[in-house]
Amino acid sequence: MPVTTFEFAEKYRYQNGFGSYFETEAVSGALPIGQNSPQKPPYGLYAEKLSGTAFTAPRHENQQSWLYRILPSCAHPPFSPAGDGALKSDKLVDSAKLEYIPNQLRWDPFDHDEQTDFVSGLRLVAGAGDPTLKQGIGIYVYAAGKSMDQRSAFYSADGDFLIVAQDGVLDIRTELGWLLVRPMEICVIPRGIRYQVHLPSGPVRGYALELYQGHFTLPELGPIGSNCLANARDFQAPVASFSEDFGITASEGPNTYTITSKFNNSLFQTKQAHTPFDVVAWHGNYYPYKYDLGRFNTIGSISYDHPDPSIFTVLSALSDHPGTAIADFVIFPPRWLVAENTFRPPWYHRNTMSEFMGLIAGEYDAKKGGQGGFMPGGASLHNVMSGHGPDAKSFEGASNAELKPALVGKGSCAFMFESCLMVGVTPWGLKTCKKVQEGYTEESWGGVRTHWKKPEG
Ligand SMILES: O=C(O)Cc1cc(O)ccc1O
Ligand SMILES: [Fe+2]
Repeated sequence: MPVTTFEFAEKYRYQNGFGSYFETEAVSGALPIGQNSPQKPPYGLYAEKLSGTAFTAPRHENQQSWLYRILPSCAHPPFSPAGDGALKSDKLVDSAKLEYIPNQLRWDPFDHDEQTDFVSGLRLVAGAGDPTLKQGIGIYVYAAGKSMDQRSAFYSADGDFLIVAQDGVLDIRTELGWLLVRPMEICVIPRGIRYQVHLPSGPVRGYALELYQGHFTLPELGPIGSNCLANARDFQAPVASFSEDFGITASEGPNTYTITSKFNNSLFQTKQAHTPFDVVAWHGNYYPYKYDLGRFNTIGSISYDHPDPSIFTVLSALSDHPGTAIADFVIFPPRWLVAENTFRPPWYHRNTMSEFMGLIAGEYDAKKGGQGGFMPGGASLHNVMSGHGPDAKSFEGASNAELKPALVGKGSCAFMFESCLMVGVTPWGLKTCKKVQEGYTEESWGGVRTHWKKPEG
């Protein structure tokens, strides 16, 4: 059977809401009414449940979706370790190979790679914990020049992927439908969901955070009230969209579809005869979604002093300890600075949390940009208790600036993956990528001048 995708009818339509319970059908009548698992679901579809939390997780945490598909996803030959064409050794590594170092690190922009697709172009830069224990995070950069094969799909059994598009457009086909993700947009693909990444506008580069435990939530707003920061209605989930390519049985026909599984930071593959993108309808609250960072409603000081960057949290992955996140995704979008009689940029600080930063576009107000500085597509890591803050030039500029209202970061956006975990760097991140800036600390803070004036007498 030919592959027929409901391309234009269903591609760029979304359902809006964060943590919502959605239902969508690409063919009218495909969703069973009043029950999840009828003896015979409509149109001969199979009912398949996808659980994102334990069955018994409390209601407010419980995440699951019911998929109604042409063939169940279990119908495939066994997986075997993926060959050299896919990610190997130095690209994905187990936690034993991570190096934990207190030095502040900064990377030049990571290279584009025209030869890879999204999966073979993923590089683990840093991480913490262990996917087998469902504890920790992985921090990636990706670079790709090719769309994934039309007959391939990838999923991670290790965790949810938060993808930050920095350069180029990702057109992502997921089992649950399509998501178009452009620079200044992000998406989250939850654990287990199969997807395929197309590059409609050429090469891409960006960042990703994999969350081995739990799921992302919206931060509490406390006294801010019931709106602001990222508003729930601005998160967008796909509508159902499917292809038809199958035999009379699941194994009839040539095994032309490759499924790649990321499982304990190793890749496994199988080939099956039927398309994995055959979900005709789904309902539930476990789904991929996208968010346009331009919709973030930024809050800041309108009197004095620089608030903590938690006011810029888009999404948070909570630990069991209230207020202490396994990972916060924080952005520094364009905003007005109006605080008076104060030092406006970030203060010098040491943090019990680790701070991995990337730059989507423009310049970050606390660091020089340009060659050798903090540049779009580059990154920095200020680990647990590693001191950092504005570089010497930014400090001198800000402490002598006229304090009139100023728009900072026009056309720019930095972001931070902030984690309560100590983050280790992979051999690829430290050496193979060849992007670590040797002179980072000396250049930034070696020239910080002494202004101390001892009072006389
Ligand atoms: O270190 C950084 O540049 C990130 C950061 C920004 C800020 O405004 C306050 C604290 C902080 O860690
Ligand atoms: Fe910081």
